[in-house]
Amino acid sequence: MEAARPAGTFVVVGGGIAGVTCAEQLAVSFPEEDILLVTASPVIKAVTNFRQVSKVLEEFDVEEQPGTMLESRFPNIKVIESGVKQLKSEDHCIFTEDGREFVYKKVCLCAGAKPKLIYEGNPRVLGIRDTDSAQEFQKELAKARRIMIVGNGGIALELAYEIEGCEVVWAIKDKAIGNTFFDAGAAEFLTSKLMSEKSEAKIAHKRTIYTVEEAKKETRTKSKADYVGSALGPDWHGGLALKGTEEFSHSIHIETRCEVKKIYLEEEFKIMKKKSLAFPKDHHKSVTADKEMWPVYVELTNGKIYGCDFLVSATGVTPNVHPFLHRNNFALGEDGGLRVDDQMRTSLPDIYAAGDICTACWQPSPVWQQMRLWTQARQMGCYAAKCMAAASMGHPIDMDFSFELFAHVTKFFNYKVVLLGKYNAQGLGADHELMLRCTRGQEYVKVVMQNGRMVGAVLIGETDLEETFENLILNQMDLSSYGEELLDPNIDIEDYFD
Ligand SMILES: Cc1cc2nc3c(=O)[nH]c(=O)nc-3n(C[C@H](O)[C@H](O)[C@H](O)COP(=O)(O)OP(=O)(O)OC[C@H]3O[C@@H](n4cnc5c(N)ncnc54)[C@H](O)[C@@H]3O)c2cc1C
Ligand SMILES: NC(=O)C1=CN([C@@H]2O[C@H](COP(=O)(O)OP(=O)(O)OC[C@H]3O[C@@H](n4cnc5c(N)ncnc54)[C@H](O)[C@@H]3O)[C@@H](O)[C@H]2O)C=CC1
Repeated sequence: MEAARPAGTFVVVGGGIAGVTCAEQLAVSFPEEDILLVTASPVIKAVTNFRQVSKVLEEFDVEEQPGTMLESRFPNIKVIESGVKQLKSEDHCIFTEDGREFVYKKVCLCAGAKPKLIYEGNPRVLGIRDTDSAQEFQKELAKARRIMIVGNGGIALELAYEIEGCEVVWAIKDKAIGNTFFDAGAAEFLTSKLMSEKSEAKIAHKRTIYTVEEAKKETRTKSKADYVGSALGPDWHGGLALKGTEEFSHSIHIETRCEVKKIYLEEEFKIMKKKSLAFPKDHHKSVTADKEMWPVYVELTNGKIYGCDFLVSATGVTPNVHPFLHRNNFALGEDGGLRVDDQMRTSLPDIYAAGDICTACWQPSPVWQQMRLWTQARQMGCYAAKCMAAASMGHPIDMDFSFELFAHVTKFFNYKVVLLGKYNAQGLGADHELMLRCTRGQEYVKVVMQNGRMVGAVLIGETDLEETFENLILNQMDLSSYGEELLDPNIDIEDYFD
């Protein structure tokens, strides 16, 4: 006899980009059914002004909105504002913090990720993930004269460029800045911008719009404070003045190839009688001992110690799987995310996952890789909903085209940055060639070639090359005969490949 189909609704957990996109797509696929979006945060993230820039590159704005706005756009979506505290996969149900139980026929887990902080719990170590943590950071920065940034990815890059009026010691494990996005060449291009004083007034580029009044946020109860809100995204700092106490615009010192060895609070440090270093204002002068006292001291593995007001740990994220693991034997990826297959299914029946919480475990296209990014959260959320719908109707669907080619457009140091395919030759071993074109202060173009074919590119500045390069990577045309002409600025490459 056929097992009875579980009753219940479609449930999506998490009000970030992945969850909201998933719920929206389900609402469109099943206009007659109720879709439940259960989220711990008092606001949801909505994608607005979506622009398909090219075949796979996309840009959009993000608005933080109350759940009621989503409900009014999609009358069959119901937003439940409460964290999920338990998932009973065998019974097809979830339990929320406010004591309710919801039975699902299919659920998509989109609970995002949490910052992976070094020295978590130390009051002088801050992380940035959601609006609350960004505001806390801003508040502390407004009182600070010197901070230390640890980490070398997206957040660190943005902070290093945006912070003013405060000395910044930036400690990185690598030899060059921005290792998750750039190679040493691109890093050198950007470092020159970082080190030159930011002379022109900063161009306003606020894209994240926060529409929820402060009052609403203050109504958050204490129990909810344990949950993280949705992750910030493009231009999250646009609405925040990232300024310390001093009047200078930019003052940064980079310590390369080192990690944090130990952190001491002021009292502890005084007893130890160790020496800390003054901020190296002039790189040619020898370093001197610091005469000031600081709330926290950071000892680096290169032996140097700097005092500062606080430390920002911008050291990556861990998928937020914890609330769902109790008695559920999920298969987890190496990075701790819920493993999902090419239909966005986890290892447990009727449970899907999308966005930062999941680890893509399908055989990827040779020029795609997972990165925990806004764009991928949207693409995965949308595709997961389509997979849930297809499975309900009894047939699988083909992998979405957006997973054919990794494509990310963002902004670093006020330059447009486009990353395509294996932009850092990830996983290619020695079997690849790089071609470069660079005009200092203007543009940096790098392409990664393998067997005469383009497999990746980094485009910094207004290069206008993204669409052509995207096509060349997708169609894998043999470009051996073009040689260096491929990057010749005097040749209009678009006409060339028309
Ligand atoms: C400072 C910062 C800047 C960034 N900048 C960019 C950028 O410029 N470009 C880019 O592409 N990406 C950027 N990212 C990354 C991007 O924001 C994330 O990859 C993306 O938002 C992840 O979306 P998500 O929906 O998977 O998770 P999240 O946005 O983290 O959403 C998770 C949701 O789940 C909810 N939740 C958590 N636990 C529970 C629970 N137990 N029960 C119910 N709900 C729960 C949360 O409240 C939240 O609503 C940035 C990230 C940060 C932190
Ligand atoms: N413009 C964009 O596209 C942006 C994207 N993001 C995304 O937001 C998320 C969070 O950002 P980040 O925290 O910057 O993560 P990240 O993954 O981009 O970078 C983490 C960095 O920390 C370093 N690191 C890890 N452990 C360390 C340790 N113990 N000591 C010193 N360094 C250590 C890593 O080498 C890496 O450089 C990421 O998914 C990132 O891609 C964030 C900001 C901007």
